[in-house]
Amino acid sequence: MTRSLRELFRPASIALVGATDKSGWSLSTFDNLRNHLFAGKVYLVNPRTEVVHGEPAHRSLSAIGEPVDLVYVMVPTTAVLSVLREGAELGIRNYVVLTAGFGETGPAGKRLEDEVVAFATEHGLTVLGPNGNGYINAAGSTTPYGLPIPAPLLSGPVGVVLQSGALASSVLAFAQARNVGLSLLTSMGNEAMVSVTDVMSYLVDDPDTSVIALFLESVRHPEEFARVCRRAARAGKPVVALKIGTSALASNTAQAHTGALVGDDRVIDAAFRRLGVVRVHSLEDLIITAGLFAEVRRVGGPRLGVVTPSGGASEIIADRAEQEGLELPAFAPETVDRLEAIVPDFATVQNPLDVTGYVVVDRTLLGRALEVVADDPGIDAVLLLNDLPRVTPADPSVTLTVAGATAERIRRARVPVVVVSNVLADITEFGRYVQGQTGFPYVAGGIEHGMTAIGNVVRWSANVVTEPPGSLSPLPVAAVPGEVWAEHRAARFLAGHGIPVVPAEQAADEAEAVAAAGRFGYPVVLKAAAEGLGHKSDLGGVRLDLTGPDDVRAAHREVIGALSAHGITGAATLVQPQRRGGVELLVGVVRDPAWGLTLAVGLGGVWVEVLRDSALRLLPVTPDDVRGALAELRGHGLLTGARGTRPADLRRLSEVIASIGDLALRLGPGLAALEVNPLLVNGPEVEALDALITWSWGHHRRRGPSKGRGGWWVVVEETRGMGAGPE
Ligand SMILES: CC(=O)SCCNC(=O)CCNC(=O)[C@H](O)C(C)(C)COP(=O)(O)OP(=O)(O)OC[C@H]1O[C@@H](n2cnc3c(N)ncnc32)[C@H](O)[C@@H]1OP(=O)(O)O
Repeated sequence: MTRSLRELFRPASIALVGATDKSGWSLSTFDNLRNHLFAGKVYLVNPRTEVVHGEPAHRSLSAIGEPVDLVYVMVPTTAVLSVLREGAELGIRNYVVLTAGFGETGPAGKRLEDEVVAFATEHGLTVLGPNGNGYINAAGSTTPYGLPIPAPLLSGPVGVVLQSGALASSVLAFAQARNVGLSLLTSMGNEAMVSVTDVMSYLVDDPDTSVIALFLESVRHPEEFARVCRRAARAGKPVVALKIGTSALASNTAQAHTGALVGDDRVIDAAFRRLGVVRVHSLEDLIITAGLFAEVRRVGGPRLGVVTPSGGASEIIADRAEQEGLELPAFAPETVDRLEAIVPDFATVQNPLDVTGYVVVDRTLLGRALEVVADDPGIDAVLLLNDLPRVTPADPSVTLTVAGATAERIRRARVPVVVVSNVLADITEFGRYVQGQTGFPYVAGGIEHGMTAIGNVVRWSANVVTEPPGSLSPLPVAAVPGEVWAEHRAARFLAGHGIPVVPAEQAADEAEAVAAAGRFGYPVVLKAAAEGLGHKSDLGGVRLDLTGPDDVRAAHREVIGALSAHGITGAATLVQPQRRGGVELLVGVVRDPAWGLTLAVGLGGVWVEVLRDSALRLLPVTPDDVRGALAELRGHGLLTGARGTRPADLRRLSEVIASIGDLALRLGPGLAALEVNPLLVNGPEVEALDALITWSWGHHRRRGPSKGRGGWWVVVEETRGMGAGPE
């Protein structure tokens, strides 16, 4: 596909079919090609008019009589296929279809779209759209794009792919306002043939592109998306994405609590993190972060030296730095000495540095301070708060000299220098001129978005995108589709596969329960043990703090009674020693329909139920991944000894959680959810106190079904693809 896209995006001649003076689409596309200096030939095609947009028009593609590389299609929906037919006969391979009315409108439109795709595939054509604006190849001055493109069209290293037409123009306008140059901007339309991942793949190989910016409504092909993101990471090209929209998680996970924690949107976060995709939450951040990546690409660490002309701004920066996980270390003594020699007496030398309003008198002050701070051995990057001029002075020479000197200092600096403006305001004509004349670098817009962008660059720089791991050996399990393995079965299963589980004995009657309690020693816990019983405590199926045989007998009686009141007969109980102290965690694995098995960890009880304090990772996970997830929890302090808790052995805990994840992966595609709730951690001890496994409705029959008691039994036996889901 990349080869065909190279042709699609670099035509030497373009025909606008359906060109008409009556349509704004037609006029804009024509104007764009003319105003933004498309070097090739442009042909206008209209069967009924001889002159369109003041130029001679051709009756048909055939009537052009010269080679055409790309057709921009603006005819009514039902005429699109006929344009492709005529083009194919003439050997024209590339099409951008602006026309709407296809798959986005319903089944009839989808049938038309399928016909277009089938024809194009059969004849080796490449079709972008339908229902998309087209594209802007700024580097190649090629702009078959149906909405107005205001001047100047800035070419640069940011490649933009959008699942939106109208927002394409917003992104374009915003990039212009911030002087961010684009290599290619593509409005994907229905992605009937060319998909977002195809264009991303093209951009990974495109020498004009060093950053990829995405606006996504959905990730339509997770496997391909994962592959291309890994390729981008290997090529050192950051992918920045604004992803909107959410959808419900598969309902078959409803039995487990974890389902409520794992919203689709949070899985996207986890997937993007795994793939090194920088997620942003506004169009502004999309462009500002992509613009910064284009300028500095990588930063060696989180330690910032900050140079500003403002005390207030310094404080805002310090607050935002903390939120972004950035550090503002104290300057080295030598840096302090050098700074004291240049700042006015009334300035305080510290990081963040406020050189004061004296910059109005000494316009070189900020640049000289920047030079000193950049030499400090304890920092990884400098943040320079410096606006481009907003007012055109009568004599611009001083401004140009100062900006030129600062730009030179930035180029020579030992560490990357990120320039951030005070406010998010459009760059003025004069500001643009200053940048053009002096090579003054990109200026991230406003402290708020600028700090987000720096945080994004630092996090991306530190993130290592690993290759998909090899598959784990599958674990054949006989399970009934839709079945729920309640604690007595799930916990035994986990224990059998190396997960530490609290000891338990099943008791058929009161005497057995008392005997088991005697063996464990008091106090004990007694719980209901019945097939398929998911939420035992909701049915009164859990009794804690049983301190003697009488308690145990009564508890057994009550639990069995509570179950039979709910129509559950023939149940037994489970007796366990009661654990004291420690911190309870929830560890759950659920299957996301797009991204595969996803692990959620959270602190138990109120933390997870009320505060929804949990962190997600796609499986598989390493113990280090788990440690990172645990560190994200707001209640993380409880694991490290806050409020008198015993510090948890985080290494052991992370290993146990990672092995729960591995076990889930080995269970193959029949697994819907696996939940350990709680997993108790008490210093070095880690123990599952309860477990639940849910099996999905068997779409995944591997060995053919055999009829078992109570339903179809499925031998869940997967031989490959047990790795990370969509790899
Ligand atoms: C911003 C975003 O959302 S992304 C963009 C998504 N796309 C859109 O929103 C576009 C929505 N509109 C459409 O899809 C419309 O079908 C359009 C704009 C493509 C065409 O508009 P319509 O009003 O349906 O078409 P209309 O009948 O005017 O035909 C357009 C011209 O094509 C000409 N035409 C028709 N058939 C053919 C043909 N086979 N070959 C060449 N020209 C043709 C017509 O003669 C007409 O020109 P004329 O009015 O000067 O005679």
